[in-house]
Amino acid sequence: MSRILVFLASNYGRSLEPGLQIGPCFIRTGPNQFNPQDTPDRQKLRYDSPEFKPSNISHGVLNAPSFVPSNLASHVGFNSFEAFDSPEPAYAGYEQRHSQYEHDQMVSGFASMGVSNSSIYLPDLVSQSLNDHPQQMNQPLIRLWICDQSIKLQYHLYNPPLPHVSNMGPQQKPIHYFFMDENLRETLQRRSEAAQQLLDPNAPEAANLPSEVHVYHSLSPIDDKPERHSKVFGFPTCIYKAISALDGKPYVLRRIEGFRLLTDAAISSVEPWRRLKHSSIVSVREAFTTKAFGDNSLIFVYDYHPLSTTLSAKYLSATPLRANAKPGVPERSLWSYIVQISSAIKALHSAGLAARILEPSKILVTGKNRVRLNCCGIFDTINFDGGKSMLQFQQDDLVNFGRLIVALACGALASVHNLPKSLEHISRSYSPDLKNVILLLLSKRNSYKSIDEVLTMIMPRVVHEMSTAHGQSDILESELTRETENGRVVRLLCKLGFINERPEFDLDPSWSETGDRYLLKLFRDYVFHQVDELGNPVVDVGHVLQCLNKLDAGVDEKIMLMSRDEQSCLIVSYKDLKQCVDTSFGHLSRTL
Ligand SMILES: Nc1ncnc2c1ncn2[C@@H]1O[C@H](COP(=O)(O)OP(=O)(O)OP(=O)(O)O)[C@@H](O)[C@H]1O
Repeated sequence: MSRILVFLASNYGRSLEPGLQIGPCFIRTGPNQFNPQDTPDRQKLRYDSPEFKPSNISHGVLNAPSFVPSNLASHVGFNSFEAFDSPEPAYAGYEQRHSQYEHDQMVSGFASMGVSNSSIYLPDLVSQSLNDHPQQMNQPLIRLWICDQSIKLQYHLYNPPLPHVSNMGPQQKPIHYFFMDENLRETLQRRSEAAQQLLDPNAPEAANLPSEVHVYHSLSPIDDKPERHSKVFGFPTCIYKAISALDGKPYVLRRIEGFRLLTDAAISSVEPWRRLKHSSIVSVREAFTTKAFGDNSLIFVYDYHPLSTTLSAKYLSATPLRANAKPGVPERSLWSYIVQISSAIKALHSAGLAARILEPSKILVTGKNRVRLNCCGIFDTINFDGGKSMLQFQQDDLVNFGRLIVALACGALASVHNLPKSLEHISRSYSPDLKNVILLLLSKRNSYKSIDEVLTMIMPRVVHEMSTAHGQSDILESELTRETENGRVVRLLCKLGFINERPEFDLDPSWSETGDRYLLKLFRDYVFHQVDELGNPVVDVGHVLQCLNKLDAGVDEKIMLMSRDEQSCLIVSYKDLKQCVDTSFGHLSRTL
């Protein structure tokens, strides 16, 4: 029998430690990429090392002779992962015999497995490798670095491709091609980190906080500024991030301190806000009173938008002097904000509500050019009037909206006090239609104005915003597509995990040692337990994903599986193996 080694990871000494996760990934452009000095101690791989002491491993297994099936991984069918000394560059060979789709599918499957925890060490590896082994440049092999869970994601290591590796042939793809956009990944990662962050129980702030308020626990203050007397509400306010015991999600609790509710109807005015869902309004969850803080507090609960800021913090200068004002919001962003806020006002006015709080410190910036009206519903409760003045409040919303635009365009809140000068500045710096919108919003007239008039006036901007939003949604959808392979491969792995080596069937030869299960057991060795010619374990996710993707697709390609004692050898197609998985898993499901 010919021994064709599937040589994948020469000198690749990364250890398999407990608590493994998929870590940094890179394209292999040549062998011997790693400095052995860098690799963690091989001792960690041993069953008796301090790091790895599985309690349920059987004595027989511990004493078993080590398994070195050097010829286990033989190929009958063609495979893109060929020996390094193959006369023909492996990538070129692969290209002749496999569709680009198949390759992409395999690699993107791998890429998506790495996405959530990966950092890329591509530049060093590639540059060193291309110098050392220029002939390996075309090899498509992709590796995954297994790293310890305790290592934090290093954002700065996640570099875009360098010029000398981005100038590739049409059949080659840089590794970033297969990953979610790195900026998007970093943003999502940072947000999720912020959402998970909890207050250190020993921190001084924690001492004065109740352990729970209504159904919320793990309170941590969001705003750490000492001035708690809100200029907007006229009461001392605090805001906290807290976790709901009902759904485990983080929310924002806005506490109005020392507020005594005079009538229950006041708090029920939050109901219509609870029903209102709009992409440019921070959703109101509920409102309640509590004595958990040792006083009478009124609490409003809102959706939590991690790492958000406010229009005021982002664009407005603290000082009222024009000389110190910030330059004002760039026109494109300003129109985007105007369209989003108009749409929010339209929704809430149509629901018979009024924002009553259109001011820059109460408009959250939750993403790039994404704004949301914050703190809705508070004034309806603390200045409760039973909705008598709603029409007037809606008119006030339009005036406040006009003032907001002036402040944003001039970069200072105080600019609304000198309107002629501010409008002069706006005429100079922005398109004429911005001034027209402001004049419409601020003008005094006897009849009521409606947000519909504003929407009619800004229609071309609305259309532009809509097309930009659709474009952005297309981009995000394509990012999502890159991640879809994740679920497919994980489901397949779950099935194999359920089938292989079930302890309750350990002594049942009909389960593992015959037929379908036996093939899958050997296939598991073929996929995961490859060794190189020196007997070192091969840890190569590229190979694993290629096998799993072929198994999932049930292709006709045949592989040779070998028993551990090397006494039997089976030639089987992925199609047959897929059938084995389906039958075995079906059998398992039926016994449940
Ligand atoms: N729903 C929310 N989700 C996430 N963060 C929020 C949310 N609401 C507010 N924040 C954060 O809390 C910070 C403070 O908000 P707040 O409304 O208290 O603004 P402020 O400038 O402190 O105004 P005030 O003068 O009323 O205290 C904001 O900058 C924002 O980052």
